[in-house]
Formats: sequence, C-alpha cells, structure tokens
Amino acid sequence: MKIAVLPGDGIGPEIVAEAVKVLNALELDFEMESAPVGGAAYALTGHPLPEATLKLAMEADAVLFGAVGDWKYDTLDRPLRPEQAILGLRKHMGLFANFRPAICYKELTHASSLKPELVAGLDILIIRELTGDIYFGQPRGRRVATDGHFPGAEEAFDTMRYSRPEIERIAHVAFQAAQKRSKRVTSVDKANVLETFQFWKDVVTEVGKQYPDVQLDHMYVDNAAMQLVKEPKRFDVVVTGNMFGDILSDEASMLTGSIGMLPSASLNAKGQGLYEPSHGSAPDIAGKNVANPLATILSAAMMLRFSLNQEAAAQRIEDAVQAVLAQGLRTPDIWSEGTTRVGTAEMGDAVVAALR
Ligand SMILES: NC(=O)c1ccc[n+]([C@@H]2O[C@H](COP(=O)([O-])OP(=O)(O)OC[C@H]3O[C@@H](n4cnc5c(N)ncnc54)[C@H](O)[C@@H]3O)[C@@H](O)[C@H]2O)c1
Ligand SMILES: CC(C)[C@H](C(=O)O)[C@@H](O)C(=O)O
Ligand SMILES: [Mg+2]
Repeated sequence: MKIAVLPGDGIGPEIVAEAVKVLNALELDFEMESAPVGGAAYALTGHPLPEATLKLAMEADAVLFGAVGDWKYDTLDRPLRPEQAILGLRKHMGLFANFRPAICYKELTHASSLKPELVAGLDILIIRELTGDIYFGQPRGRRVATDGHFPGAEEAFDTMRYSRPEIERIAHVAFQAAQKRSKRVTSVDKANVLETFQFWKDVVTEVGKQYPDVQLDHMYVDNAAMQLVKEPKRFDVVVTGNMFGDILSDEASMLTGSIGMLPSASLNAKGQGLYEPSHGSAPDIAGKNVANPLATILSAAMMLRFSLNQEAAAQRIEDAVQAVLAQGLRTPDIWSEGTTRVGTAEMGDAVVAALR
C-alpha cells in the first residue's frame, strides 16, 4: 500500500508531519512518499501541481494532503496559484464526493462558540459535491459587458452548472451514507432563485424514491446557514453543491470547537481517496507550532477506513484523539480555562502515546 503525502504550504507541513508520526506509530505495512504541492511546488518548479506530483497521487492507494495557499501568491495568474493544485487533484482524480463529518467531542462542548447544550452530542455528516458547480463551470472570465446594468463596463463572470449524472451520483452517496446513520438527508439548495438548484432539487427528489427508508427534506441554503447555528442537531446527512458545501462546512466546523477539528475525505468512483483537513494553510499561524493537527490526524483515520481497508487502525486513531482530549490537552484554538495548552508537535506526540 502506498500513500502519497502532499504537505503543501503554511501550516500544511507541520500538521502533516504529526499525521505521518501517528501513521508510522501504527506499524502497519505501508509506504509513504512525499511530493511538493501548491505554493511550495510553484517555488520549486514553477507550477503548483507538477506532473510528478499528480502522477504520484494518481498511482497511490491514497493521498494525504495538508493545505495549499499563501497570500504572497495571490497576485499570480490564476492557473499558477497554489489553490489550483487542490482543484486540479480533485478534477484529475475525479474526487466528486467530499465527506466532512462535524462531530463535537464531549470534551470540546465548551470550546464551541455556541452554547454547550446546542452542540453536545453533535454528529453531522456534510456531503459536498466536489467537482462541479460554479467552481468548474465554463465559460468564465472577464470581458466588456454588452448588456446588463452597465453596458460597456468591465465585468467578470462564472458559470454555475450541474448535469443530471453529477447530481444523481452524489445523491446516491448521500442516501447510502444516511442508511448507515440516522436515515435522514437534508438537501441544501437555492431552488427559489437558481435554475441549477431547482434541477438539483428535482434530481435529488427522484433519486430519493429509490431509498424509501431514508427521510429526505429540502432546505434553502440561507435557511440552512441559520439552522446550523440555531439547532444543529436537527441535521443528520446534509448534501449540497460545491460552493454551498464549502461555506456550510466551515460554518459547521465551529460547532465542533474549531476548524482545526474538521477532517475530510474526497472519494472518486474507483474508490481512490484524498484526505485533508477542511481548513486551509492558515498563513497567520504557520511555523509557530500552534496549529491544531487533529483534523489532519482524523483525516488519516478516514484514509485508513475508506481507502486502506484498516478499520481497526482508524478506530485506534479516533480513540487516541478522544483520549488526549480527555487528558485535557488542547492546542490554542480549542483551549479553555482548566485545560492544558500544548503545541502542534506535542499534540501529535500525545496522540501517539495514547494509541492502544
Ligand atoms: N484545501 C486547501 O488546501 C485549502 C482550504 C481552505 C483555504 N485554503 C487556502 O488557505 C489560505 C488561507 O485561507 P483562510 O485564512 O481563508 O482559511 P484557513 O482555513 O487557512 O484559516 C482560517 C482561520 O482558521 C485558523 N485555522 C485554520 N486551520 C487551523 C488549525 N489547524 N489550527 C488552528 N487554527 C486554524 C487560521 O489561523 C485562520 O485564523 C488561502 O490561501 C486559501 O486559499 C486552502
Ligand atoms: C482552497 C479552496 C480551493 C478550497 C475550496 O474552496 O474547495 C478550500 O476552501 C476547501 O474547502 O477545501
Ligand atoms: Mg473551504
């Protein structure tokens, strides 16, 4: 079994180092090979997703990814920006199904910005479509407007689009995930305004008829954003498009205590997967040994479960994370009165020490 390890930028190398530490401590039989990606790869090779990195990722059994992006690259032409690396990997590998579980560990009930009783026991699964929508729709660009409110003015445009098969396959993923949970799916859309999302709603409804054991409801994205902070435990599986899923998953992360707690798995139709924290490269805290590595460590656990057929090892990691939280260890993002503040590396060491 081969794992491609792509640390990336900002806190990426720090948090991935801790996940690799934990994986090595499991003493399982897999090989890990690293490659540059994002701004780090641009600095080395002139491209954020070099051919060799893409090849390594495509040929590996799984990809462990840190994060990409750095403010200093924000003025580059778009194809050269670090973020193109993760978008390119998702597109080339066909990673259409993104799982972002928002689970509030009982020890972190007080770390959330919401009242403890609202988040205690929270376990939501956000399923975000990852290779379509306005992120990838063509055409896009800049031009001089020929119509609209200001003909003759400079304008920019993107294209929101979804095809029937794209919606069908992510809907099946969501219904099947719900069958293994509380059997409820909330499909989030903007059908009241957007044609793309009326179509989304229609197709999800049709697919839902094949899953009579799963209760389906629909919610507009603005209401969903509100309900997530009003009554988050009403949700079980949330399925939505690429852009709404990006936004709602960051919102949901705060229900768990911190964005540093939210792992993710991105899967394709062949069962290949890329595993990364849901957060970004956090340039504001990079290199300071303060980033929370738990989202990345929990992503490694998802990798063991979904791509490497190592359920027991995945469970060992999740139990170890629970144990370090129970010991009161906290990186600054989840620290609260009465707990012990630790750094990135110390948190990784503690997870290794807690492995049973
Ligand atoms: N998949 C990815 O690689 C990915 C995802 C999101 C953003 N980005 C990129 O990351 C860069 C920064 O973006 P941003 O600031 O909007 O989002 P971000 O997620 O990097 O950071 C947002 C805030 O959360 C904090 N944070 C994030 N991860 C943390 C962790 N593990 N522990 C503690 N605190 C953490 C940061 O310090 C920051 O205050 C941008 O270049 C963006 O494009 C990349
Ligand atoms: C970096 C960016 C392209 C990415 C996205 O928007 O998908 C990030 O925000 C994420 O959530 O993984
Ligand atoms: Mg995001």
